[in-house]
Amino acid sequence: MVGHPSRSESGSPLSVLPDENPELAAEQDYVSRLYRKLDSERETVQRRLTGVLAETGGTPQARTERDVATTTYSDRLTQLTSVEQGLCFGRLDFHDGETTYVGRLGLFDEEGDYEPLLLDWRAPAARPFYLATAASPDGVRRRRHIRTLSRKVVGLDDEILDLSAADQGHDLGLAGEAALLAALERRRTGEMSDIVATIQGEQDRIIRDELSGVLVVQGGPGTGKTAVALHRAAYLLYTYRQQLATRGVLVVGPNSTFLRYIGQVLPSLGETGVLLSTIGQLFPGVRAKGEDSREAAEIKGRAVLADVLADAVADRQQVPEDVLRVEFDDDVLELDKATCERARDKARGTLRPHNVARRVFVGQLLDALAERAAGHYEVDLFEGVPEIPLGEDETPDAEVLDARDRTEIRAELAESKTVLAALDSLWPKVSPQRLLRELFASPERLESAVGNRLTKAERALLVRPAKSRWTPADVPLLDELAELLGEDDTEERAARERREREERAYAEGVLDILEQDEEIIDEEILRVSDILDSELFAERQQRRSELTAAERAARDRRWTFGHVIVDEAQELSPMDWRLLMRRVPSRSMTLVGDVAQTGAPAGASSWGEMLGPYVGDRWRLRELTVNYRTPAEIMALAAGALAHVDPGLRAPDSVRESGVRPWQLPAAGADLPSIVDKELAAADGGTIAVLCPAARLGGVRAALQEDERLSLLTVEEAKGLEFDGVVVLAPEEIVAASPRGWNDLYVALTRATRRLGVVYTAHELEALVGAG
Ligand SMILES: Nc1ncnc2c1ncn2[C@@H]1O[C@H](COP(=O)(O)OP(=O)(O)OP(=O)(O)O)[C@@H](O)[C@H]1O
Repeated sequence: MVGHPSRSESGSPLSVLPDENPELAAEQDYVSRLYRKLDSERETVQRRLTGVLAETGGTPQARTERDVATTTYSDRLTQLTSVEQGLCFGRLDFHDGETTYVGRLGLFDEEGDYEPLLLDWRAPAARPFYLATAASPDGVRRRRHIRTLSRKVVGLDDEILDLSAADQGHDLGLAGEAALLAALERRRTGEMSDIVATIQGEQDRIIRDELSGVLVVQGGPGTGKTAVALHRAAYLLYTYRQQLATRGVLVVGPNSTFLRYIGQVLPSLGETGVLLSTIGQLFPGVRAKGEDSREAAEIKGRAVLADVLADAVADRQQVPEDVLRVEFDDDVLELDKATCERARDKARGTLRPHNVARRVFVGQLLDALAERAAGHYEVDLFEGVPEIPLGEDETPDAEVLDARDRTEIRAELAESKTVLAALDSLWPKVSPQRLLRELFASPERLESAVGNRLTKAERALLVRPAKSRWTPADVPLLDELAELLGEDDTEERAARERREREERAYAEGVLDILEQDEEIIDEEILRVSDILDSELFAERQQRRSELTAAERAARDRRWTFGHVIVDEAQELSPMDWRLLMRRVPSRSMTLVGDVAQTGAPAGASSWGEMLGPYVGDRWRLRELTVNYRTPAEIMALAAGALAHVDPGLRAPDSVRESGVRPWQLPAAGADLPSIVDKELAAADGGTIAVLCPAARLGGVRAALQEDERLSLLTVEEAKGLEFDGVVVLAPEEIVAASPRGWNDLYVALTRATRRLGVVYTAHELEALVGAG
């Protein structure tokens, strides 16, 4: 741990003006050159984009090329704009005299020999900036952090990578210590910042780990898991652009507050093609705004729910108790139970999803009904006709109705509303939403589907009125059902293909007419088909929308991603995992989390247990060990809660001390508004959070005035977030409120970057930890 920068030659602080400091002035010159280069690239790209947008006409190929160019230029322009702040943040001087500047993106000297003016931090050549140490300098003589404010260089922090200059007492292996500490001590704004200038060695190795397979990153609070996950997304998109651009990258976070908190990091790194989502947002068309009780959420997350749902679907595939009677054409047709069972077996035997297999079931029964109807017609035809002796070549069973008659009868049956209603009563077409709504609204249906997989009391917790709002825990169930039910899109597909054929034919017709028109075939003007061919015309009719991979993915349940990153991965339930695994069949995933911070009742307490069902032991573990957020004084207190989660676990080492001891007060007599006022003042423009048990949130909200720097949250809501100062209310109740109460308290105590206060109802934390 470090209290002050020790190895760095933090020689050029903010107050020194460039003209008073030649080093600073020299860097200012270089940085200004980079910004000029950035400006000129922006102008060039903008000009090209404007040019492409103004173009019209051409062959389909030219049009496609234009589309590609438009996307490429727009993306590049976004990127060039987003790197404005902190464009260049580092410089490496090598022993061989070479110098390299490192920044947010690569810039090259096109007039010279295409020399790199600035290296993208993700390029392999930039790695020593993060990894070189005095013990292993990798040819680096000096690492320099360049601090800028807008386009102005305001400070330099140098490290000489020389063993004799190294601080022997230094034990955390930090790179760019002064810059790191400056970054860590800045006031929090409520939005996460990127850490691109100060990524540490153990983080860098994770960020640049290979793309394929499942990478699990375990790390205590504040070890930079979220930061690493986001920088990894940016790195992967840079390094594997071809592979990932079309399928996109998905980043899953625990709730929308968290997604808002991290939302700016990737854009600041020039990456916009990433979909940020919670699990509850991954079923297009459903907004999960409702809330489950803790117990109900836990039950819905259990893996056995997959079997329950499969049975709930099977329950929708009925046969009559005795006979099925169907009215048709002033007649009643009957099908016996055995016929229906055979049809059901055949349909189930296809192993297709319910709505797709329904076609087979319905087809079978229509055949059987057509048979019956034909039989009736034949009887009717012969009614009252005197029996005639059979001829030699006639058999008594010869059918009077031929195949065409029978096909017609079948077609009529298939059109009959009463017939379809009767078949629907046995095997209805059903959507995931309808099935789940009806399942939870009916204790009988639930009992049948659940069997003995849940206790009676657990089953009762799932029952709710049909009009209830969807909850996040419903979403994986809907997704599971969507798989089990499938979509019979045969007709839709056929209709679409028909429409496309017709549109093409229509377009060809239009072109023919236009081309025959003497005036239009004027040599002086373009022929219509030069501008518009039938396919292009038809395509325009369809108004094919130009969405990014992330946008298309957000609308398509069956979209599969090139890579999926999950933050707070320990919180996911088995049903959540089932949903997620469907979104990434390649299993190219990064999962970051901390099993000691699991708060969700269906969450994990071991990575192996959690991942086993999906990838067996084919996953690799990396660990983060240094806490960049929480000062040592606070971690000492939090360690007591961690010991209750698991005595075998060790809290990460804090990178710094704050010099401020956490305070504790009894609730009796504590005046929350004045405590908050004091903390806001102490945060000096920074952020404050009051974290309390869910049951107290209403009261706390009523007692305190709104302030944009103040957040009032439950521990669950505060997961993954951080604040300059934190006040934890009623730790005893947080512990008692859930089976994972100690995990929750550990999370609450580790949210602060500077100050922690505890308002307890009975015991000071040390006593609570001791008594617990
Ligand atoms: N190398 C770094 N340079 C500067 N800041 C860093 C670095 N690593 C982490 N941080 C900062 O430390 C804080 C904690 O990081 P982050 O939120 O990613 O941790 P976490 O492991 O996800 O924490 P938790 O599990 O408690 O949610 C953030 O403010 C982050 O910006």
